[in-house]
Amino acid sequence: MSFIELSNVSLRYDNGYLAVEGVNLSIAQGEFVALVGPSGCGKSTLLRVISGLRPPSNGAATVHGRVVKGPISGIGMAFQNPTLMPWRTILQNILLPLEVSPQHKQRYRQNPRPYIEAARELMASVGLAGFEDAHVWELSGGMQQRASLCRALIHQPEILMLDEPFSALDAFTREELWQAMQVLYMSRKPTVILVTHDLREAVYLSDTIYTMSTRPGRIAYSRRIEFPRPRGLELTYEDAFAHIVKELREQIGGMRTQISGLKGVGA
Ligand SMILES: Nc1ncnc2c1ncn2[C@@H]1O[C@H](COP(=O)(O)OP(=O)(O)OP(=O)(O)O)[C@@H](O)[C@H]1O
Repeated sequence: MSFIELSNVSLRYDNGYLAVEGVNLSIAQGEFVALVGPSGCGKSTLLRVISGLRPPSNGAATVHGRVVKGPISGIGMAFQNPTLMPWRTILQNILLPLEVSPQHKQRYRQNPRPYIEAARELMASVGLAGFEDAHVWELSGGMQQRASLCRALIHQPEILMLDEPFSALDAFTREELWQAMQVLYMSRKPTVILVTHDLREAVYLSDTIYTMSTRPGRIAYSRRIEFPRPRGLELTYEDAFAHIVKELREQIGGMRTQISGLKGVGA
């Protein structure tokens, strides 16, 4: 039984550009899915359709059996830029979604203590214990992104959308963040949709990877990843892991060749 379903979804932006066409996707509750593909193939567009920020021009998105007709609640999001507020402490930043979440804001206002406890626990689970009262400028980029993941999860969303959250980090920090993400995922089991250009990241973190082709964006290929969790970083040096990364790279490379071939004949 799928939790998130896209049925024949197409989206044409107001300027007439057909960003995605005929997308069918079925995501189970608690599944960790990655969307990969060339720049501009419509990955972020699909996140907007699922979250209800953009209605599809054709087809429908369904979440929990209900057709998405506008912005839906129960979503946590993290982006490339952590966007923490500099005048708030890290703990206050992480608690921020509770001030606006329709399900939580009243309870939070009346009795913030359990929420503060939950935030502290989240912080500890990603190695941020002791930084509750610190400010953004006192944290490295990797620590800020850890805080941004905690903020995305504080209201216990069923769906976590990650739009290239690790892409601005150096390689070592990025791998540390993969591990932090895995810890958060295993303890809470949200349904995760990760948009990334990093195929190793997709293979390390996901249950299923979808590659997309461009102009217009379509799902071109899907790949199940069966490595048991917890996955250690040493997995990324194993042949089985490298084979999957190569397979995905070839898929995407094949699409790029087709696109440049089309350009060559003036299409
Ligand atoms: N608001 C908009 N109006 C018009 N065109 C848009 C709009 N947003 C995105 N597009 C176009 O739709 C296509 C898909 O964009 P989208 O951001 O979904 O791609 P993406 O795969 O997430 O790209 P990237 O990997 O570069 O972030 C792109 O060609 C983009 O220029």
